[in-house]
Amino acid sequence: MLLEIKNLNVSYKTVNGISNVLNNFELSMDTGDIISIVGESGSGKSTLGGAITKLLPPSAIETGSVIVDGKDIVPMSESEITNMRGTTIFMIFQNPLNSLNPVKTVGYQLMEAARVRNDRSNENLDEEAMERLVIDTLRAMRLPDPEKIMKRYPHELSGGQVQRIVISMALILRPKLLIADEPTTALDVTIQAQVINLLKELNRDYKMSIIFITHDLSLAYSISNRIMVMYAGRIMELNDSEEIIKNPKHPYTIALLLSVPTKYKTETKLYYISGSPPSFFNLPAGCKFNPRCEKAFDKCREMEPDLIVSKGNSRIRCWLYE
Ligand SMILES: Nc1ncnc2c1ncn2[C@@H]1O[C@H](COP(=O)(O)OP(=O)(O)OP(=O)(O)O)[C@@H](O)[C@H]1O
Repeated sequence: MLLEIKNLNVSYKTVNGISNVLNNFELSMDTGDIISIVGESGSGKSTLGGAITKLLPPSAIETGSVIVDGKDIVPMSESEITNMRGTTIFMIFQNPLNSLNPVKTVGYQLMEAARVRNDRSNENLDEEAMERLVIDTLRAMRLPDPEKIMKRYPHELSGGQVQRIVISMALILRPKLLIADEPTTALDVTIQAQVINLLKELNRDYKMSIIFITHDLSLAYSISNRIMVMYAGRIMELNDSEEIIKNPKHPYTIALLLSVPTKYKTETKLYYISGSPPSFFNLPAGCKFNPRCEKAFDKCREMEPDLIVSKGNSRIRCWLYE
């Protein structure tokens, strides 16, 4: 088991009070798994990513355990977690500039990553071999003129270029667990496809496990072997990707799938889920999706269902399946 999250609670202390985003959250992941986390904005996807990388903002209050590669990172000090960053866990943020140092050149930072990988893996590459590795990686990311790009500072590059630099850093570090939060949103579709293929190759060749956070169910389907659908900080459905797409069970998953534009729907209006996700300060009683659910009945408004384990890898939180 590479990742085991047990009884995790994450709240934010704000001027309006405390909002409890993750509540007794549980998840486990084997080495080599690729799990996508999908859900609307504000469902807690980034909070979960932050908890797994110990990069939550200072206003967050966290209890429970997040065991990564056999070690619980929740009680760890900054220096302990620093030893795990890079080669055990690495996060690609929505805003790629957060991952880079603004006062160091891109080349300096990528060479640092290559050195960290080299030291921790005893690969014994010399400086020249490491530089070749960096340049080859930038080229694989289709960044023109890698030698010139290495001399630049992050602010001298476009958003899409910076994102590809951060993804290159992940490719060089080859962490055991990569958390990628909307990593391809700023990229055009052909480069997006290339990035997805490179991540899949790393998964295949080095058994790198990936948690892929996205709004895009088609993208989730193309990269991951499992998909987790999140709503109001809860797992609503978790299953093999194939099953989620071809045989969705939770009304929220079904609604998300109906909202995906496809070539078959050009004639008709695109479906959208009416209403909006609830505020964590004012969660509805019962199932958190019930006010927007077309299938809701009395019980759904009164009691929250547990996440139940049904056949195989399937987990679902819905009274229709109790
Ligand atoms: N630093 C913070 N302080 C207070 N509340 C926060 C903070 N970060 C996130 N939240 C709240 O936590 C909830 C979940 O946010 P989170 O960013 O985890 O969701 P998300 O699913 O990743 O959304 P998006 O897709 O928009 O990134 C939201 O209600 C958000 O307002």
